[in-house]
Parts: sequence; C-alpha cells; structure tokens
Amino acid sequence: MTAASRVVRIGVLELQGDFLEHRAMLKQCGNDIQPISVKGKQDLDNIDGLVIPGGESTTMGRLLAEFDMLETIRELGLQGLPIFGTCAGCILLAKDIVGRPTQTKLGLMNITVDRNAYGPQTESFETQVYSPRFKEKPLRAVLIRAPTIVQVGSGVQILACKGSEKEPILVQQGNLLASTFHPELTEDTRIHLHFLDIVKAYTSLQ
Ligand SMILES: NC(=O)CC[C@H](N)C(=O)O
Repeated sequence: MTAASRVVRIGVLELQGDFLEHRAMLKQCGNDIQPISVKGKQDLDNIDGLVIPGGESTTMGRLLAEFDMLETIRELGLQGLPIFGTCAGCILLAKDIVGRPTQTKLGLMNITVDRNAYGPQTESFETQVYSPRFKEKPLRAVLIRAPTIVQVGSGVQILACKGSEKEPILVQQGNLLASTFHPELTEDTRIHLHFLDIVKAYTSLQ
C-alpha cells in the first residue's frame, strides 16, 4: 500500500468529555481520516496521533491513571506521537498547573496553565481571534471554563493569542499541540487540519 492511500488513524481519548465532537470534526477533515475510539491501553496501539478532548482534567487524569494509560501516553508523546489537547486536554499536557502541583497529568508540554482562570461555567464565552498562522479569516474561539496559559517555556511556539491581552490560546511544541479553546465546537476545521499536518510530519505518512 502506498503512503498516499493509507488511512490515517487518529485516536480520540473517550474516557470523558466532548470526544464525539472531535470525532465528527476529524471525519470532516478527509475520507482518509479514521477516528479511533481510545478507551483502554490496547487502543493506543497503531495510532498515528491522539486527541485529548475537553472535559474535566481531574476526572480524566484520574481515569487515565486508573486504567494504566497515563505512562503509556506519556511515553508515546516523548517518542514523537502527535497529541492534540483541547482545554482539559491542554491542562493534562501542561508541565505545571497553577496552585495544583499534585494534579495527575501527562506533563509533556513546557507550559504552565491556570485552570478555570476566566471563572465558573457561567463565565464561558466566545471571541474572535486573529492569528498570523491562520490569517485567511479570524478563528472563533469557544472558551468553556477554560484555562489560561500563563507561562510558555523553551521549544514552545505560540500560534494564536487572545485579544489585546496577547494571552496564548494555541501552542505547539514539536509533535504536541494544545488549545485552551474548543475548535471542535465550531465549523472551522483549520486547527484539526493543522494537527493532521503535524501527524504527517511526525509519522511515516508523508
Ligand atoms: N472545557 C474544558 O475542558 C474545561 C476544563 C476544566 N475547567 C478543567 O479544569 O479540567
């Protein structure tokens, strides 16, 4: 089989959170994209990338540890598996969480996040984001009890910032991508397509 005809298997972590929306978004990204339901360690075999959805990072972290998946995902991430975390997924990817040094996490990305930084669920909002990386039109950022990224370390590239505050809301560190917002809740496939470009760059699919 040639690389071009090969199906791209993107795992979607389905322990908790808005994984269905990610599946739908991935399907929109191309007929060659196959979302794979990741519910246990065995589902992590033979995937080309992994999406960690939004939801509740403490619950997801606890379940990942309980199902013995935390170390495996961490290892895969360190070995170069492309991983995309949205909101709670971004929190799980972060090295540090403000005020919660013991929260269970993957800790793969050189960023510090502040959970629920905009306030409770009722303070959730949408905003337009202008990014030089996605310049054809603004991104519609949906922020639901979102974290902020308060510190960005070496090797991390800021792809989009919110408003005049210049808060990073989309960051990449090599094979790892994290957004504090939910592109899967919009019609805009550009962020997922960017992740799929990372998948192509980091796997044998190119
Ligand atoms: N929309 C979300 O994923 C919210 C994340 C949630 N506030 C958490 O801490 O895990």
